[in-house]
Order: sequence, then C-alpha cells, then structure tokens
Amino acid sequence: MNFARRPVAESGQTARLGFEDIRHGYGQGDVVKGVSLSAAPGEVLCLLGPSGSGKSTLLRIAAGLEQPHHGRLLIDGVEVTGPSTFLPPERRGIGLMFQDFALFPHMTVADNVAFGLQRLPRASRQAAVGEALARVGLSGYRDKYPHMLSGGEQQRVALARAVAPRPSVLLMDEPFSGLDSRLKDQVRAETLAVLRETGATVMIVTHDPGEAMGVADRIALLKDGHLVQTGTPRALFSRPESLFAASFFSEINRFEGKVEAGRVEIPFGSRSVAAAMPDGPVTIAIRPGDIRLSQEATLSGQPAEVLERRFLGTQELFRLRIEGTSHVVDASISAGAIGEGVGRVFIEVDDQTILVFENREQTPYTRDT
Ligand SMILES: Nc1ncnc2c1ncn2[C@@H]1O[C@H](COP(=O)(O)OP(=O)(O)OP(=O)(O)O)[C@@H](O)[C@H]1O
Repeated sequence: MNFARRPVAESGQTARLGFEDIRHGYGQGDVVKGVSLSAAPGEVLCLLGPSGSGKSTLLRIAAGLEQPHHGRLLIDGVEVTGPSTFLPPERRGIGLMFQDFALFPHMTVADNVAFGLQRLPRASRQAAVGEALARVGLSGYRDKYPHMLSGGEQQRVALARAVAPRPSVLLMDEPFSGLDSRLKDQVRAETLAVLRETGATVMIVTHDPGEAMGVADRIALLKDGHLVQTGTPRALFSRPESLFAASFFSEINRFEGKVEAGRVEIPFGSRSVAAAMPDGPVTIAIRPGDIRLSQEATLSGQPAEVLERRFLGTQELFRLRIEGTSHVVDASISAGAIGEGVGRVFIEVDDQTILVFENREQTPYTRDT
C-alpha cells in the first residue's frame, strides 16, 4: 500500500477545482442546495454521503455533463460554468471514470485506452497508450477484449483510459463499487498509487465511509444537497460536528442528556464537556469502539450485564445493560479480552471520546439494515 502523501507530479498537470454556491435540480426542487467547495491541486477529495445526497450531480456538473441553474465552477480560477459561461466537457481537461467502467466491448484494450487521444498523431497516441497501460501494470493486455478480463483488470483499463490524456482533474463516480469485496482493497491501493503518480486533482464519489477514509486527503460530507462538514478523514471521524456526521462514520450508542455548568450526566456518571458548550439539552454519542470492558471491578468502572456477544474474528461485539438502569449499550472490543461465559463486566469510557451535540435539528444517519 502507498502511504506517501503526494509526490510531485511526474508528467501530468494539476489544477484547483472550485464550486461556488452551486444549486441544481431536475424539475421538482433542488437536489444540490448551495454547495461551495474546492479541491486543491493534486488533492484527492471524496464526496461522501448517503444515496440521493447530490454527490453524482456535483460530479456531473464538474464534468460539464450537467449545467447548474445557479453558481459557478472554476478550474484554476477560470470560470468554466457560470451564469453566462459553459465550457463543453471535452475542453475542460477533465478525465472521467464511472462505476461500470464503461469500456467499449467491441474494442481492444489498446483502442479503449486510445479513445480519448484521437487528436494526437498516431505515434504519440501509441506511446501514450503504452505508457498508460504500463502505469496500471497491463502492458501485455493491449490486444485483449474487455470480456477476456477480470473485474479488477477492467477497472485498471478504465483507469488507464482516464489518465492517458493526462487530465489535470480526474472525476471518479463510485470507481470501486463494481468490484468483488476481496479485490477492492488491493485495487484501491493500486489506483491511489497511480493517481499520486499522475499528480491530477481527483474527486471521487462514494457512499462508503471506510472507502473515503482509505483514499481521501479530504472528505466533503453531503446530506440532502448540503455540505455538512469538510475535513481530513481523521478530523471527520474524531471531531464530527453533527450527530449525522458521527453516525455516518460508525454505529453509535446514543443518549439524551442535559448540560449544566459544563457537565453532563451519562449512564456512566457525570462528565465534563467542552468549555464552549452552553447549558441545555444535548444528544450524546459514544462509539462502540470507544468503550473499554474489564472483568475486574475498577474504581470508575460501571457494572453491566452481558445480554449478548458476537464473535467477529479480530473484534467481538457485546450488548450490555448498565446495572440499575434500562440503558443498553453496544461495545466493540478485541476478541478474547473477556473470558467466555462472563456475565458481568465493568465499563470504562474516556471523557475525550464522548461526543456531545446541542439539540438543534440533530438527526442521526439511519442505516437500512
Ligand atoms: N437525471 C435525473 N433526473 C431526475 N432526477 C435525478 C436525475 N439524476 C439524479 N436525480 C435525483 O437527484 C437526487 C440526487 O441524485 P444524485 O445521483 O446526485 O445523488 P447521489 O448522492 O449521487 O446518490 P447515489 O449514491 O444513489 O448515486 C436523487 O433524488 C435523484 O433521484
């Protein structure tokens, strides 16, 4: 896996991509409701959000496949979409890659990759195809047809086709979702390495928070056509600004409470909250992974009854009822840390992992399952 931040672009160009107050809909109200966002040159920015939050619409607007009814789109400070501007897709220096790879079945791998290079003289075109295929490790595949390739190989051909014209911006819509889950991690790491080499500014649409955290320099989290938070994967995970953001990245244990003079009561006792938090009702979220369990009583440990436990390999999930209350909490701990058959454990939670949100229109993300 490539952990390097960003090497200097080897051969391609790179550009800043900026959205300014973009609004767009398809007839019955807006689905993108005033989004301002920018991707720095060479940055990998993930647009993340639930289905229908407007991610693909923003990507299509950046590509020039959709013209928004309000706002501007800038590439390196130059307006390519605006109230009186619309630069067609082929003149934006943008590469596109979709979830189904969209390879032409009747064309060889080499012809698929050459598709966006028609304006180059033949010799340069062949050189660019060779270079792009080498970059994705498919030099020996020039004359094969898409149906002769595995899903992972097809994805690499699509990637080669997208990077061959050396776009300064690359837009990818769910580029890994067509892949078998065993392949995904490997293909993702390889793709990221190729993207870093090209130096292109990359915007990836995904609904998978794990994927976004694995590939993004920054994540832009969308909900109902609004940008709810932008930041590094670490910042979004550890400092979510809303219950929605907290619950989008993981399951949470949720409690209602009240802040009074900088303290809040949770089922595990009274805790201090951030100095800026005003008195009033709050929602408290604690991630199952932030709960520690021990078999032995500790000074601050809250006793709880084990209702259920599920072994998941490296982790084990516990469902617990806090003694003397009706509060049920879920904990995710290293498998084997609590002996089999143990019916009573002690819960510990560090103050800094307790997420407290003022009760202003706080709705969590609800998973289908
Ligand atoms: N061509 C279209 N015509 C009408 N409605 C559309 C069209 N494209 C998208 N929509 C609607 O706009 C909303 C936002 O769609 P969009 O595809 O941008 O969301 P998304 O976040 O990418 O969702 P998903 O992850 O499901 O693709 C959805 O309610 C969708 O049904």
